[in-house]
Parts: sequence; structure tokens; C-alpha cells
Amino acid sequence: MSTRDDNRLREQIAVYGKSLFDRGLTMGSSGNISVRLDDGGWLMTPTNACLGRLDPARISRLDRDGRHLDGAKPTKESVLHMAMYGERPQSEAIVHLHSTHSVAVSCLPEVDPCDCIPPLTAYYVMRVGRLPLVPYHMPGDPALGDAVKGLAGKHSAVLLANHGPVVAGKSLEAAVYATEELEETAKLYLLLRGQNPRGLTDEQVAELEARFPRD
Ligand SMILES: O=C(O)[C@@H](O)C(=O)COP(=O)(O)O
Ligand SMILES: [Zn+2]
Repeated sequence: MSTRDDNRLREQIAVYGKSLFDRGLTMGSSGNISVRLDDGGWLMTPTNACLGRLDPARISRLDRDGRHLDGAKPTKESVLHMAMYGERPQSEAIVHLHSTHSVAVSCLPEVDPCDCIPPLTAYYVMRVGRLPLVPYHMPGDPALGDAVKGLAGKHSAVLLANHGPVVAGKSLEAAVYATEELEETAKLYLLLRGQNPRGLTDEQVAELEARFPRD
């Protein structure tokens, strides 16, 4: 990875982080973002950093084994991010937020742990698909990495119980779009609770998946 590409990715992380924060999709110093580098390492947001005020020069760089090379101390979720990348060679970026409606769904006792949000809209199916629930672990617990390993091969997005979404994409832009769509669909799901909404049928979902395959 040339320094120029590395700098471009750092700028991108800061721009998307600010956009997400400014729209209230994560608060305080919650959330973290990573991108994969060509040398097998990663750029990750620093721990305790506000996504709205990232300094590109202080973004953490890790090598392919997860060793911290430079920048500020990386997010405490570095193991979680690396576990997800390990199962998803096609993914180039991961976004984790504490987006309110997604977190709310992650706290509901009645959600199906294999698929937390029904296929309410076509765009949700195209961007997110089936969303499994990862059992609760403390933030930063390496066990979270083990817990996503069994799921991330088949799912680009998972929902951490009582915590929030973790979404991978083939680019940072794609991961951000999918995270936004997940949050909006979580909001719809909560709005429609108790109203017996009509979701898409299995046939409609299969048709969308054939026409718009997710990475
Ligand atoms: O919920 C947590 O504590 C983390 O998952 C998080 O969102 C922010 O942690 P850092 O990235 O270590 O700041
Ligand atoms: Zn978190």
C-alpha cells in the first residue's frame, strides 16, 4: 500500500466517521471503523475516539497479525474486526455503531436470533439480508471474535446483543450504506411492532438475492 492510498483511506475514515456522527448514528466515543490494507494489515479508529472528530494522522495502523504499528492505540474491538475479516476475504471495511434503533432491537427478548429483523423492504434485503444476533459479551472481550467467526462467513452484518451492529462491506462506502439501511429498517421494525406488518415473501427475497447478490 502506497502512502498515498493509505492517506486517502485515512481521510475517508474521517469523512464517513464525521458524517455518521453528525447524523446521530453513533454518540460520544462509541463505534469504530476499520479498512483493510493491501499488505494484509488494517487501519482502525483509535479507542475512545469520537467518530465525528477523527484526526486522519492518528488513526491506528495494525499489521496482518493485529500488532499495533503506529497511530493512537486502536479500538478495543480490533479482535472482533479481525475475526470478521478472517471469515470474509471479500470485505474491505467494517463499521460498528451504537445506532439507537439497531441497539434497541438488539435488546428485545423476542427477536429471532437467526434473523433479528424481517425482510420488510427490498433495499434491506439487497444491503443487509439475514441478520443474526451475537450473544452478549463485554465490549472488547476477545470472545466476541470467536462468537462472530461462526456467522461472518455467511452474513455481512451481525447484531451484538445489547450493544449494536457490526457491518462489513466491499468498500467503506458500502459498509456505511449497509449500516445506514440496517438502522432505518430497525426503526421501521420498531414502528410496525404489534401491527402485523406484511413482509416480503420467501419468493420475493429469493428473487432479490438472485438479481442483486450481496458480497
Ligand atoms: O461499546 C464499546 O465499548 C465499543 O464497542 C465501542 O463502540 C467503542 O470502543 P472503542 O472503539 O475502543 O472506543
Ligand atoms: Zn460498541
